[in-house]
Amino acid sequence: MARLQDTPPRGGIDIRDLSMTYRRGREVTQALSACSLTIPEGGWASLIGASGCGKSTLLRILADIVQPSGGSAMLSGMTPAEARATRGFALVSQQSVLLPWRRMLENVELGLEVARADKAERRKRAEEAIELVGLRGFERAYPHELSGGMRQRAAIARALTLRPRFLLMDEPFGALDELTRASLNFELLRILEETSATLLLVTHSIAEAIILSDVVAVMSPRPGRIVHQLEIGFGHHRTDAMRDDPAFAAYEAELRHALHGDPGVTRQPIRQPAFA
Ligand SMILES: Nc1ncnc2c1ncn2[C@@H]1O[C@H](COP(=O)(O)OP(=O)(O)OP(=O)(O)O)[C@@H](O)[C@H]1O
Repeated sequence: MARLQDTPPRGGIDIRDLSMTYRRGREVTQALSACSLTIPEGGWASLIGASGCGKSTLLRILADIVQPSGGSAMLSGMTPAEARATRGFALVSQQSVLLPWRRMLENVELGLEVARADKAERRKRAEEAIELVGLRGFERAYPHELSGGMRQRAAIARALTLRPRFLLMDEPFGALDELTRASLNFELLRILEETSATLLLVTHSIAEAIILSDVVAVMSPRPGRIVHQLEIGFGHHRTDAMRDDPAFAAYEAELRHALHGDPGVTRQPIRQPAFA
């Protein structure tokens, strides 16, 4: 099982001493300070933390949307700009937009269209990705004819057409109801296993973080840095039954305490999950 390590293999995400200060006029906001995190290639990590602690900022730096004020963020030994140029990552967020005037299939093809892939390749990869997210049969539907969960799956399919080695997800299921969210969690796990992508997920849900991660990283309030990391020992073949495992409740408790900044939250003795 992939785990966080002090020195990751070259293929992973390597964030060192990252800092980020936003300036707007005379207003200065320090969003990140001395933030470090490593995720090995193929690993699954989640980031949790109070609202405004800098989680999205961290993802936006990795996705080359904003430049950090200091420190470094590398993906497979590449800077975010280099990784963007080689289409090494894809970003999916709660606000991922489907163009209302394009059918689902055409929306899924959009990422490759922007990347100027040829038409046959675009269609082939889009159809593969649509199959992977379970949307076959809805290719000709317009976004308003799809449910919220289906639209989000289409956004994930669009990201997958780029065959990213890194999937950066910012609250991708935040707007969905509990049942849809749970089923998409398990679909995402299946997709991750099939594609071997490395996942960095921002979520407000402790349970979702546990279900989808090898490691859950807890950020301090702003300026955000990683103050706690918890390894989740469920292996990579997960089922809904993990929620009933006593280890799940122990993980939840530890993360809740870490989020509340309880002093002395260190690794508590957690019994190995029954089906790790
Ligand atoms: N473009 C920007 N300009 C100025 N300040 C910003 C900008 N983007 C974010 N911030 C500020 O940086 C801080 C961190 O924001 P960020 O969105 O990274 O937090 P977050 O942990 O993702 O929050 P949430 O969980 O509420 O989505 C916040 O105080 C926010 O107001």
